[in-house]
Amino acid sequence: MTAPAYKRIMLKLSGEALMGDDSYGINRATIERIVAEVAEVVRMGVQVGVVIGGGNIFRGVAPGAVGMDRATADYMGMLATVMNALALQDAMRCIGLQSRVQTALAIEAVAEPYIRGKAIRYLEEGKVVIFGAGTGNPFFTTDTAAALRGMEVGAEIVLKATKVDGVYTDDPKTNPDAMRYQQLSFDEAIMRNLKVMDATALALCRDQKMPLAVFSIFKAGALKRVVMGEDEGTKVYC
Ligand SMILES: Nc1ncnc2c1ncn2[C@@H]1O[C@H](COP(=O)(O)OP(=O)(O)OP(=O)(O)O)[C@@H](O)[C@H]1O
Ligand SMILES: O=c1ccn([C@@H]2O[C@H](COP(=O)(O)O)[C@@H](O)[C@H]2O)c(=O)[nH]1
Repeated sequence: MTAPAYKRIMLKLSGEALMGDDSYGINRATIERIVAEVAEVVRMGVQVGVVIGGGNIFRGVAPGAVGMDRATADYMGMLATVMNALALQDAMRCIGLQSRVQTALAIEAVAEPYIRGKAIRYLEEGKVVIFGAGTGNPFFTTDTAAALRGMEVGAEIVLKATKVDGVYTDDPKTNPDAMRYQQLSFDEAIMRNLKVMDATALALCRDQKMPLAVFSIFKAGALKRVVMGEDEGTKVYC
């Protein structure tokens, strides 16, 4: 069998995608399907870190947060990602996939704090490490957390599993004429203001020479294909 292209990956899972066809929250069938795909690459010997978003539960810049102090709204958003992290861990437990949740905000009764060395040890042991609470700082996103944690634990690539199947010339949800890139550079993504990932995360990846792949979380087998180095989604290179 061909070996995976990467030994250690940092997977950013869209919070909003966890809703499935529901209007908010976590859709059980969706989370089970995503976890099964993660389990498949873990079985191939790939070490997997996961950063989970929070858009399905709370988004700091959502209409509901209008008038709210931005930092407070962002802390609420980060707590939402911890809820998703716990749900993800539970779904992994149900299929016998070992995982640990570490959070950037201290919530001792719920999960252990983020400790880089421990996270690396867990990855080496073949456990999935789920990083909750983003970076732990307001005014950031979980995309940036994925880039940051990916660099800290020595991942070879950041994989953004999202609602669209790659990076387009414009938002494909609003512009039907948008064309998908097979690959593009970080400089081009930043210069063209392609909003599939926030600019802070893109700049961090570019500066640290961390490649990024963007693909659809809804496409069966896409995660495995990216991990095998096959042509899937969009690859953003330095
Ligand atoms: N140029 C572009 N190419 C692809 N998608 C784009 C582009 N511009 C905007 N988008 C939008 O970006 C979205 C993905 O980024 P976003 O950060 O909103 O979601 P996410 O990270 O998947 O979710 P969450 O923040 O809940 O974790 C896509 O659903 C798409 O509609
Ligand atoms: O480092 C971080 C990460 C996230 N937030 C807040 O949480 C929400 C949800 O995260 P998404 O990346 O949008 O899924 C985000 O909108 C921020 O409000 C944060 O403050 N810092």
